[in-house]
Amino acid sequence: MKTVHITHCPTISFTDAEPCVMALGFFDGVHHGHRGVIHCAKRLARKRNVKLAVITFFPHPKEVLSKGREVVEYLTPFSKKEKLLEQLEVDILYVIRFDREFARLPSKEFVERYIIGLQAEHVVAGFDFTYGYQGQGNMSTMEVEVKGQIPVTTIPEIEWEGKKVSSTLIRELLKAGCVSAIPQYLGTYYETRGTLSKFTGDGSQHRSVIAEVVPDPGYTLPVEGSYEVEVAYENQLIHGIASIAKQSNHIHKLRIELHDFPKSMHGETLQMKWLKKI
Ligand SMILES: Cc1cc2nc3c(=O)[nH]c(=O)nc-3n(C[C@H](O)[C@H](O)[C@H](O)COP(=O)(O)O)c2cc1C
Ligand SMILES: Nc1ncnc2c1ncn2[C@@H]1O[C@H](COP(=O)(O)OP(=O)(O)OP(=O)(O)O)[C@@H](O)[C@H]1O
Repeated sequence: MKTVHITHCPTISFTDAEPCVMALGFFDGVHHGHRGVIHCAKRLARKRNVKLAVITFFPHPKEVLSKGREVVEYLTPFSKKEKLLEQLEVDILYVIRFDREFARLPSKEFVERYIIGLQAEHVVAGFDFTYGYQGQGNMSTMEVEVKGQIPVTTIPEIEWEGKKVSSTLIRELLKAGCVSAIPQYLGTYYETRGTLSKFTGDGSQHRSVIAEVVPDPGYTLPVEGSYEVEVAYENQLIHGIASIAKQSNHIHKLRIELHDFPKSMHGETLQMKWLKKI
């Protein structure tokens, strides 16, 4: 997958874009709803024998438009979103820097400069995708603004047990500690990364050690409490009990008691899957 970072300017144009089917959206978490959009775009791209492209934005519009007053609790940092989209066989990821100047771009101009300008031959987004100044563009205006030049496919609402699958819902489940319900929406257990800061115990007596971990930024930890986790560390999968304690507003202390563990830890990075609240 090729990632192309774009900063908007009033005269922007693209001379070396490749014909593509384009999927649109922020895609935090890359959940089942997002996958529905991207799978549809992929099928259309393969049929036409053109690239599968995604247009996304960074940072989140809410973060920029609230001038930092609203903190967006991302499910995935950008680097993880990039990996997940690559696994879905996206060929080109266009990342438009969401700044205040870009936010003022009228919807019609977004379609002309970016969708048509980046050579989309077909555009796909979900039923609630919005774009353009004040989010005034939607999938009905898109039909008009592409002026019949490009077919538009709108993915109907993908839901689970009567609820729209959404990044917001997954954030709410994390806030409520309901991590075991997340796979129904996300497709997998919620996963975060962190760096080992301290390691105690040699694993000899009870074969368990305590790892203190600094969570990587760009993820959202579940609410304070104790959780069953599966930790991936240097090609091993280890079960453990993680406890999260809040230190200050956005700083959390994360300790993991790991069972069946080697006598020492050398690597720095851990990945943990959040299985169940205890
Ligand atoms: C050109 C452009 C301008 C936008 N301007 C605004 C804006 O003024 N206010 C706003 O709340 N969102 C604005 N947005 C954000 C969209 O409403 C929407 O959040 C974004 O396109 C991501 O769509 P999604 O949340 O459906 O994935 C803009 C988006 C685009 C592409
Ligand atoms: N459940 C869903 N069914 C169909 N399309 C969806 C669904 N969820 C998101 N999409 C589409 O996927 C793209 C990315 O959406 P977006 O990033 O806004 O997801 P979201 O889960 O709705 O986010 P948030 O909850 O933060 O508003 C958009 O085109 C959107 O319309």
